[in-house]
Amino acid sequence: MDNSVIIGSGALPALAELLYRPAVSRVFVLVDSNTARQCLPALLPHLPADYKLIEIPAGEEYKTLASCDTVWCELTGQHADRHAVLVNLGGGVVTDLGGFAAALYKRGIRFVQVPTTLLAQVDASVGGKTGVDFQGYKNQLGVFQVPAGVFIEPKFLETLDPRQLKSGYAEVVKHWLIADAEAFNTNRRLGWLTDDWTSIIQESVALKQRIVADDPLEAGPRKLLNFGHTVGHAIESYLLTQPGREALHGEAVAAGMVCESWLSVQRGLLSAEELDKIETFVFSVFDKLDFVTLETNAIAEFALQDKKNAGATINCTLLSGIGQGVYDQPVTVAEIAESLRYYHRLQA
Ligand SMILES: NC(=O)c1ccc[n+]([C@@H]2O[C@H](COP(=O)([O-])OP(=O)(O)OC[C@H]3O[C@@H](n4cnc5c(N)ncnc54)[C@H](O)[C@@H]3O)[C@@H](O)[C@H]2O)c1
Ligand SMILES: O=C(O)C(=O)C[C@@H](O)[C@H](O)[C@H](O)COP(=O)(O)O
Ligand SMILES: [Zn+2]
Repeated sequence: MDNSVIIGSGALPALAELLYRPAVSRVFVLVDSNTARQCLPALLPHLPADYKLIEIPAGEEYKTLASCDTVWCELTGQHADRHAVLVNLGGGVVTDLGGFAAALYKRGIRFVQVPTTLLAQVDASVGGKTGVDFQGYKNQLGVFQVPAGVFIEPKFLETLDPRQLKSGYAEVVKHWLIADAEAFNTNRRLGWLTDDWTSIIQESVALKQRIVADDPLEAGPRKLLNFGHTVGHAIESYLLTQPGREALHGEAVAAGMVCESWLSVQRGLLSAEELDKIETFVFSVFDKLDFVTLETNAIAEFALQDKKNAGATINCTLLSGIGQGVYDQPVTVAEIAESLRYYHRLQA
């Protein structure tokens, strides 16, 4: 098997070709409660008749070890051997969790990603980061493990809620901000809705693959892909503790990109004019997130668990221009809280 990414109408037939190889003993398909209904029917013609389904509940709150337990119990109960393949059919929760569960089962069985949200198609399914949340911290447990293949069928997006589509678009904007000024400038003029998601997916995947190829284990330049996430994960984690106020991953990253762009201006890395362009575009797509000034210190504290930190130093990825990320920029909890207060004061 190779670890290629196939995008378009050939993706599911190519997956079938892989699954029917003699080296594959059994096929397991991981879905969540939504992808079981909305996406599995399109996959069925490409699966061997004796595949086994494993289902977890939908949503970030189920990206846990308890859901991995469900996967491991099923694999064990069905006597899955090391030649089994796990097909992860879903958004980033399913692809992250399924990759992690597969990597640990009997020290590792092969898995393939069949991403069904825009976010998972442009970002989560590519690059080999897998994991689950733990004690309220995002992706606190995880491994780098490359899938045996990534099969992207953009038609899956037809049933996706527009709020989820926007969430995925945040990661596309992130890719432009760290590495493609021209695409950022073109698309901010065109607006976010398009009838050609395939091209957006192809370009985003190619950009991410280039960065990951240079630094698969995130020792250096891969940290660029974490732009917006030091603050974004802090917001997402905090709001997950507030029932009814949860933000989607991309929504939190969009807010995080505004905060981290503001921090970039404070460092003298980015101009006020560039910050204005970023804010204008972000708020043309995303509503402002709901938190108040009183909560900003508690939110900022979550950054103390960020994976890019070194000891007590919080290392953030900032921008030295539109299309140009810079990693390992130390920031403090107080500065993050200040950036959240800046965000809160903005008129969306
Ligand atoms: N590994 C990485 O590099 C990476 C990158 C970015 C994000 N992530 C992770 O990805 C997760 C977010 O992923 P997400 O935004 O895909 O969320 P998600 O997996 O929760 O999916 C969003 C919702 O859409 C539903 N859904 C999925 N596909 C559908 C379809 N085609 N039609 C209708 N409904 C569908 C899901 O059931 C869910 O309710 C976060 O946990 C984030 O940390 C990982
Ligand atoms: O692939 C990467 O590298 C990324 O950072 C992509 C991010 O969009 C993604 O949210 C990732 O899961 C964040 O990783 P983490 O190491 O901050 O948990
Ligand atoms: Zn992300």
